[in-house]
Amino acid sequence: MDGKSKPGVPYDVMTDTWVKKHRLIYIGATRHPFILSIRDGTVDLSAFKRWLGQDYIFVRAFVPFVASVLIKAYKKGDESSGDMEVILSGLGSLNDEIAWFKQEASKWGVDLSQVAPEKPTQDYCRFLEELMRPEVDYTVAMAAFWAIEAVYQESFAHCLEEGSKTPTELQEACQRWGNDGFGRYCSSLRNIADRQLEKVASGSVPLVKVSEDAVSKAEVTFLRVLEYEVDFWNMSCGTDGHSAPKP
Ligand SMILES: Cc1ncc(CNC=O)c(N)n1
Repeated sequence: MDGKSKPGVPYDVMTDTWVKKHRLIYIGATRHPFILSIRDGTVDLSAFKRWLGQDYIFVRAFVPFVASVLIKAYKKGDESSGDMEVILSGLGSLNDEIAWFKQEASKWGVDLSQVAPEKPTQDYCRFLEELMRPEVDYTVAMAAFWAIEAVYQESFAHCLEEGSKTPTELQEACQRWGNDGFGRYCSSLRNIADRQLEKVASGSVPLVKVSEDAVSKAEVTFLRVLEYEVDFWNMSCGTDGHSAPKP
């Protein structure tokens, strides 16, 4: 993107550009066979339970990541942006989410204390740890944060759309990430990420210096999130090659 636009013609923000440019992998992450199987009601419940246990491990690692983004927002020192409030609300919902996972696990007879992280979970959690480092730019961390939340929001909202046959007992899980409030929260994260990215793309004099380097790093990070999400869904389906061999 060159940052220029014709008068009256709306131009894409950076995250739109990325989603269009990397459309195939984006669809791969947000319309994965696992999600489609929930949506058409053919989901294998053992796959759902595996997802539940692994996602609980992921979410626990996601909390300190979000806390690290909060620290970066604070250090940026721009109180009027409202970024901290948005991120803090995210931490608040993660608190509810962890309680929900525990409750859901007991409902399905999954003993969370016995769940060991599988390779895709370990790799994704390690990626989060890398992003927590203080040297990682706020712009890069925000892009990752938005992408991680957006994949779940788009995936689970798809399971609640008109015509979907999501089993009743899975609708609550889909509501967690597919509800409108979560959609608005994802838009806020996206706006923060785009505003950060715009500081370079528009060529405006940046108040907070964001290097060109941070913009390309952010795009690479966005892509890596999509890859980790696809691996995570594959693992849940048992299509990652580590599951029991097919008869
Ligand atoms: C693997 C993965 N990606 C994104 C989310 C959504 N964020 C927090 O809940 C999640 N729970 N798990």
